[in-house]
Amino acid sequence: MTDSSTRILIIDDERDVCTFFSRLLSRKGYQVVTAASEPEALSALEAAQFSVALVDLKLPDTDGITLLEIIKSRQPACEVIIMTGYSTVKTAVAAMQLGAYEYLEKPFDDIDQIEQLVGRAAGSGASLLRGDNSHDEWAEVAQGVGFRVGSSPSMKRMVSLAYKVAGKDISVLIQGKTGTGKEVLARFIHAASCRAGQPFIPVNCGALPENLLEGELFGHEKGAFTGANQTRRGIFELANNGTLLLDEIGDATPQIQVKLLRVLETGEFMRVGGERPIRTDVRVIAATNVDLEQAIAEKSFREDLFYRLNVVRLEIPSLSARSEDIPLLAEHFVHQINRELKLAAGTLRMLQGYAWPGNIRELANVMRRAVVICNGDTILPEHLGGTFLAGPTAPERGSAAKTIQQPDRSRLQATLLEHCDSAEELERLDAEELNRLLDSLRQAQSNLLGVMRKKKIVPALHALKDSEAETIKEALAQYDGNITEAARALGIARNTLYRKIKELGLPGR
Ligand SMILES: Nc1ncnc2c1ncn2[C@@H]1O[C@H](COP(=O)(O)OP(=O)(O)OP(=O)(O)O)[C@@H](O)[C@H]1O
Repeated sequence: MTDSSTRILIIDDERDVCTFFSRLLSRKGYQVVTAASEPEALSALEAAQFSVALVDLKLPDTDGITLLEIIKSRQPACEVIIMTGYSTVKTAVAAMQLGAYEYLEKPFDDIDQIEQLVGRAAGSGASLLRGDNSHDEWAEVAQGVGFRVGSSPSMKRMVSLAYKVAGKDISVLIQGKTGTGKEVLARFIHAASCRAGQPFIPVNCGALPENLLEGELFGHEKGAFTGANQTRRGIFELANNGTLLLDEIGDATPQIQVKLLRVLETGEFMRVGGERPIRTDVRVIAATNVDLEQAIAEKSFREDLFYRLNVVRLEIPSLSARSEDIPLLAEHFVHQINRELKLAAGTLRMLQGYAWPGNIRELANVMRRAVVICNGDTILPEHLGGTFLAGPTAPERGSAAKTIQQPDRSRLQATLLEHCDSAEELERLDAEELNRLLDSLRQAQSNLLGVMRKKKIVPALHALKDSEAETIKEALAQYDGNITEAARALGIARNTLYRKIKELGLPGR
């Protein structure tokens, strides 16, 4: 039985809702107080301390967000659960961003779920009252997928929200600069959801030409086009009951956008060349490093698709905006290879003073290389490498960088072709600089294709084909010919990669 001193406040103008919760929660041993309006809620808050408040989003004299603010200002330890209908889920999620514990969707048909939710909220409220907020309920799941969260408040708030919405079947849009960990966050959401035992499939919407991506997503029927010798299932079928990550969604072409919208609206799609709709139950997470609102204004992204994808928006801060997390992350990447190695204080200072244009991916690369270079038991600043030492510093330190690593993309792209034109110049760059250059070239290609799409210019096929072959060759070289790893990096299925290697006549293993 629950501690009878645990008080719950129900605020709803519908008498039936108040009666329902009073009965349900009193039976569980809670003390329940009900209020049908703002004045009644205020006097209840004057009279007693509550552990949990269940608040309707729409009331005749006020709204749930206003009540949330009132409750949190008067009783910060009281956890607020917002009650909402399907059409107002977005507002309920916004309430969670403002400090609500969770939301509960009407109609209330899962009694167990309600009891568990109130129980968890009451436990959390009691910890807050004791001043103990050291327990992060998401910590175990994060550890399970190798997701290091750190201690910066912005990141912790975001992950806490991600954990709570993971359990709801709503679309999530992840926004963040390159290498900030969008895919890791998506894996975390999948692992925290009830789909955890089912497939998680990432697909990069910018990596493949439109017709290949369409086949990849929706599959094709036998005979749909020359060479389609057998029916093939697409990712929407393979990910059934699981989660699909649409990475770089901003690069999806208008035709792909229309098809994605249709699946999200109806839960149905057709294979290429197919005549029969196929049902799928897939939770979609989309990720982007471009500003989709701007893309909508420029008419390169559909507003209706954005609306569907953006039920919850999670923004991952850039690494330089959470420099307090750099030591933990740096140690994480070092310990993945060698648990004995320590990091000198000077090294940590250097790492925290750098601007990290490539974010966590770049940090991981720098630390992995440092482990290889270091031959003692401590990683010293010199192990971070010459390029790093001359690299862009965080804004407060100023920069004297002369190598090609400013985060300023436009300047970088202006000098890009100049650098690539001279083999001599390229020879002088080290692996990290070359990788950055390659990154910028890809970005330039993506921008270029975007503009061509907008202008309805069809790129010469041989150009795409070459770049596709090059991309695949690079991925294979990067992962020593390991098909599974290379396919993962490209965001395509292993079988597709095998097929492409064959089609493009590339040397495979
Ligand atoms: N919080 C984190 N904890 C541990 N590893 C992380 C974290 N964030 C990112 N990484 C690592 O950094 C690398 C890049 O992460 P990820 O691919 O998720 O970034 P991304 O934002 O999806 O990149 P892109 O924009 O290029 O698609 C991966 O190796 C990933 O494992």
